[in-house]
Order: sequence, then C-alpha cells, then structure tokens
Amino acid sequence: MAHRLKVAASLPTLILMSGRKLFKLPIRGPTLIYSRHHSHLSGRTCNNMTDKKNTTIRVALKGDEILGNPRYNKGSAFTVDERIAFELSGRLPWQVDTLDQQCERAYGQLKDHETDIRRNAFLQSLKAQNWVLYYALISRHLGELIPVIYTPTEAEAISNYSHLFRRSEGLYLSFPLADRMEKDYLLQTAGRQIDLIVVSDSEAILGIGDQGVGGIGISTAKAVIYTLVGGMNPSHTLPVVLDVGTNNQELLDDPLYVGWPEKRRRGEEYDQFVDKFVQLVRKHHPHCLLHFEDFGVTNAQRLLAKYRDAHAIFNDDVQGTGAVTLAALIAAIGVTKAKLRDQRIVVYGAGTAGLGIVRQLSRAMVALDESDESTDTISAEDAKKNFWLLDKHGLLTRALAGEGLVREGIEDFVREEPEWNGDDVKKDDQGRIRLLEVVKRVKPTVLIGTSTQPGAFTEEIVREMSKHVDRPIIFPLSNPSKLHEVTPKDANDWSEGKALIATGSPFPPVKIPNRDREYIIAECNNALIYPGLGLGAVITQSRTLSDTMLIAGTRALAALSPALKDPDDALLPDFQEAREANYEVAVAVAEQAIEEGSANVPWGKDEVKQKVREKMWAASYENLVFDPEGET
Ligand SMILES: NC(=O)c1ccc[n+]([C@@H]2O[C@H](COP(=O)([O-])OP(=O)(O)OC[C@H]3O[C@@H](n4cnc5c(N)ncnc54)[C@H](O)[C@@H]3O)[C@@H](O)[C@H]2O)c1
Ligand SMILES: O=C(O)C[C@H](O)C(=O)O
Ligand SMILES: [Mn+2]
Repeated sequence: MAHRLKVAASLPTLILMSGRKLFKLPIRGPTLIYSRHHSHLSGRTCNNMTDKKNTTIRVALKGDEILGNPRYNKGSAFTVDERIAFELSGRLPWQVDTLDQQCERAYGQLKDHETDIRRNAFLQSLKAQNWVLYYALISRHLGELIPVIYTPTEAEAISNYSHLFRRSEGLYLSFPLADRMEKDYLLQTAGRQIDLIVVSDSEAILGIGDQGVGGIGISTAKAVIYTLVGGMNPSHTLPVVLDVGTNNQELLDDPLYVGWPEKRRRGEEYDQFVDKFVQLVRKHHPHCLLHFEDFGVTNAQRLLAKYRDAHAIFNDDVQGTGAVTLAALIAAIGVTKAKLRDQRIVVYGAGTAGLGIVRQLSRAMVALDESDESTDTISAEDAKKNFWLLDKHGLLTRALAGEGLVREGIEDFVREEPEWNGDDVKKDDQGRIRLLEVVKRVKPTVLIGTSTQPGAFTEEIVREMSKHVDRPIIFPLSNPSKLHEVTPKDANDWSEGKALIATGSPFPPVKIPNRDREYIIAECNNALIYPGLGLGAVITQSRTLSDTMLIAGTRALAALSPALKDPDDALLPDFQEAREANYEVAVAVAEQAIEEGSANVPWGKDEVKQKVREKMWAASYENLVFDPEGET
C-alpha cells in the first residue's frame, strides 16, 4: 500500500508516478513532499503544473530553488530535518532560528534604514524572499509599518516605480500583448486557488494621478493589506496592472520607464481590453472577488455598474471609501447625539471617492432610519437634499449642469435653483459658488474633503463652520498626507478643539486646547474595512457584494468605535486593531450574504464565525517534512 504523504494546499488530487506505479493521493496539509520511501521525491518542494487533462502534476524544488521561493523559504528557520531533506545544510549557517528571532533581526535591519521609502524597499525585498517572515514582522508592528508599506509611503514608491524597480511582482497585462492575455493569465494562476484579484489601470493612483505601470504597486499593497488584516492567504491573491499606456508625460519622457511608453488607450479599445480581462476572471475564477482600485473617475463608476451583476465586483474607491466614511460618521453622530438624516453634509471634490461617499451616506440615511422604529423613514429623494457637492467649478448646481460642467452620474446630487440663484449669493469672477460661501449658507455639520487640494479647508472656512455647530465633523480624506485639505492640527486649533476629525492618511494625535489630553485622529482609510468586506464575500462565495452587505459591514466597524465609550476618543479603531475589526466586518457581511441569498455555500449563519476564523491566514511556519512512518 502506498504510504500516505502529507501534501499540499489547494488542489484536490495529487498524482504521483513511482516506477510504473501510479499513486493518487488526497491533498491536505502543507505543500512540500518528503518521503523516505519515494526517493525520487525526497526532499522536494512542489510547484504546480496542470496538464491538458487538468490533472495536477507536482514538480519538485530543492536547494536554491526553495531558498529562492518566498512562499516556501524559511531562511535560517529551516529545521535540521528540512535542511537535510531539501539539501540546504551547506547553504545555511548552523543556527536554527525561531520566527521570533528572525523578526527581531529583520526589525533591527529595518530600523537601520533612515527614510520610510528605504524601509519600504527593504520590506519589499523581504517579501520577495520570505512571505511568512514579511507578514509576521509587519503583523508584530502593524500600526508602525502599515504606513511604510501602504499609504502614504507607497505613493512615493509608485511615483518612482521605474527607478526603484528591482523585481517584478504580480501580473502585468500590457495592451500590445492583448492576444496572449489568457496565456499570461493562466501561467500565473494555473493550479492555484485564486480568491481575490486586485486590479488597477493606474489612471488615478490615490491623489497623485496617472502612474502608468507603477500602479502595480497599489494592487500589491492592497493585496498585502488583505492578507495582513483580512487574513487572505497570500498565495490565493493576485495583483494585476492593466498597462494601457499613460498620459503622464514625465513617465513617457523617462528613458528608464518600464511600462508601455504610449498614450493611454481610451474608448472602444480600452473597453475591449478590460472586458477581455474580466471575462478571463469570470471563466477561470468564477468565485473570486474582483477588486478594482484607482481607476479614473469615469471608468471607475462605469465599470462597476457594467460588471456588478455579472461577478462579485468591488470598487474600493467608491464602495470601500463610502463604507469607511459612513462608519466614521456613525461614530461622530454618536458623539454629537444626532441622527444621520439630520446632517448637512458638504463634500468637496466630486470624483470617484466623493461620489462613492454621498451614495453610501444617502443610502444609509434611508436604510438606518428604516431600522430605527422611533423615527419616520426618510425617502431617497429627501436624503439627497442633505448633500452639497463641490468640484473644480464650485458648487454643483442645475445651472452648472446646464453648462455641461457636471459629470455624468452625479446629476442626482446637484442643487436646484432658485436657492442658489439670488443676487445675495456670492460668486467668484467666473460666476462660481465657492466653498466658503457654501459653508456660510449651509452651516454644515459635516465637511468631507476628497479633492486632492491641500489646504482647501482654510482657517476662515473652519472657523466659519465652527460658528454654527458645536462639534464640526471634518474629514479631510485626500491621500497621501501632503494632499489633505486641512491638517488635523489646524482643524483642531481653528475649531478650538471642537472638531471631530478623521483623515485619509495617518496623522499624530493633537492636543485638545485647555485640556490635559490628546485627541487621537482616526484614520478613515478604506483599508480599515475593505479586507473584511472582501473576506465576507469570498467566504460565502457570494455572487455579488450588495449594498446591504456593505452596510452590514459598515455597522460592524462603527460598533467598534472607541468614541462610543469615550466621546473624546478616536472615531475609528486604530490600525493596530485592524485585524480584529476586519474579522467583525467579515462576519457581518457573511451573515448578511446568507440572509439575503447572495451566498453560495451549503452552511448557515451559525457557522459563519467559525468559517471566518478558519479561513484567516496567519504568518507562521509549517513543518515541511513529513515522515510517513509516523502517520497512520
Ligand atoms: N481615505 C480614503 O480611504 C480614500 C479613498 C479613496 C480616495 N481617497 C482620496 O481622495 C482623493 C480623490 O480621489 P478620487 O479617486 O475621488 O479622485 P478623482 O480624481 O476621481 O476625484 C477628485 C475630484 O476632485 C476634483 N477637484 C480637483 N480640484 C478641485 C478643486 N480645486 N476644488 C474642488 N474639487 C476639485 C476633481 O475635479 C475630481 O472630481 C485622492 O486624494 C484619494 O487619495 C481617499
Ligand atoms: O489607497 C489609499 O490609501 C486609500 C484610497 O484607496 C485612495 O485611493 O486614496
Ligand atoms: Mn484608492
């Protein structure tokens, strides 16, 4: 009888040929094979290959191959047995380290790098060497290191991508190679379970615009966050960049630019390219979540609407931002003891994020009130009247729409005349109504910035807002840090410590005037919620990520707000606690998916918590050597 071998991850069967015998083995446990009884396999790691009949054949790795493979490499933590089995003893120094020791050493090395961009590069290369060590190190210093691998530092890494480039990562789909897209896609995914794909076309990277092929950096950073705080197994995720050219002249002029140096493709040929990709995902990974990141404003909304009913699609800048902002706002009105429906909300910057936010908040005004029996419900029409949107041309009014200056998709939120028509309304030279005038007239309770315009919330504006409300709610959300509409320090000073603040990038606490305490600035970044939203959808194999699932996840995050217990505390949990927060989000989303019939799994709500816990990947080493004699 064949000995049972402890073999690998995500594939149903392993076919082994030994001499003339064929062994068909169930796949379970870790991914390497070591058997004293099958000498041709001894000490070998497996790579997956799929033959034409879709039978999986595993090909062994050893020696430098395993050391060079970040998924399996343990470096100095390979055990004595593993070193012998995989022919590593001469390739490693004597000592067998624990993961803790490795983390301590790597942390020391990291600290030797003086700037965050150098630390980012160091961590990038650690990831290319050893996944477990990379994720374990960051998990141990989550609050400190997320800003190094993600916002704001990743923005700098992306804008210098071609100069910092050392090693490729993820899947690059270049426009001129459209014909071989399926081949390239399959070469990267064959034999792997893919739960999550993060894709960007790089047109609107954070607030820094078109970054061409460098946008792969946002796909990989977002995927890393899914693993760190959403427990997504890194080998089940795929970051993708659609390199459809760039309109960033600096990149086009740069002889070291590593992307396709042509103008950005638009219109029909762009749509066909994106569609080819989406259809490949649907064909080969019908259950994976497809996360869109940092597409340009028109494409973001359009593609979400186009594919949302066909596949589990998530646009982070629209939906993730809407969700995290709603959670922060629910926490803030918990402090001001007001109702969501009674807020007067000014949103400055009516692009992808701004529109995602107003959609989500207005929907929540209807949905939250329906579940609150003490109030009358508010209609969708009335909810929209609580918003004032401004873009480059000032307040979005019917007149502005008439001039063709209001983007498609936002018409619902334009302000109607005659309220903004009168002679008493102050306009600028071009006849536009600017933020200060809007704040004076509307007396908003909430001011949100998604404009990429640093300093747009001036002292005069913040002081004006603070005159009319006890606790102005101010959320400058533009990333990275240098693009914030106002710094937390200024918002706090100018409102005399009354502002309830949340920001898109991390900021240090501010001192509350005349009081001996600090106000912790909540980081209102979609990374605090999207990993849980995604995990909830993936775990239930949902066909869609519905608005009701999003609201369920949002409420779960809002319920964890430290400000609920102490109104002077932060509006949202700290990133250090992001993993627990995303667990709660995932559970709420999965329960909602089951309740509303979006789920595609044979188990019920009572099993959700256990399923989510089981699914969450944590960075630790598995024993890669199996001795069949010890196994029954
Ligand atoms: N905190 C978060 O979780 C989060 C999430 C998504 C986006 N963001 C940030 O929000 C910002 C906007 O992102 P986006 O994806 O919506 O980009 P976008 O380009 O779609 O939107 C920006 C909008 O601001 C408008 N704008 C430009 N100058 C303006 C001005 N002077 N006054 C008023 N409006 C002006 C633009 O016309 C555009 O409509 C970025 O900095 C991004 O990093 C933050
Ligand atoms: O990437 C971030 O930090 C958040 C958001 O998706 C953005 O585009 O700014
Ligand atoms: Mn984004």
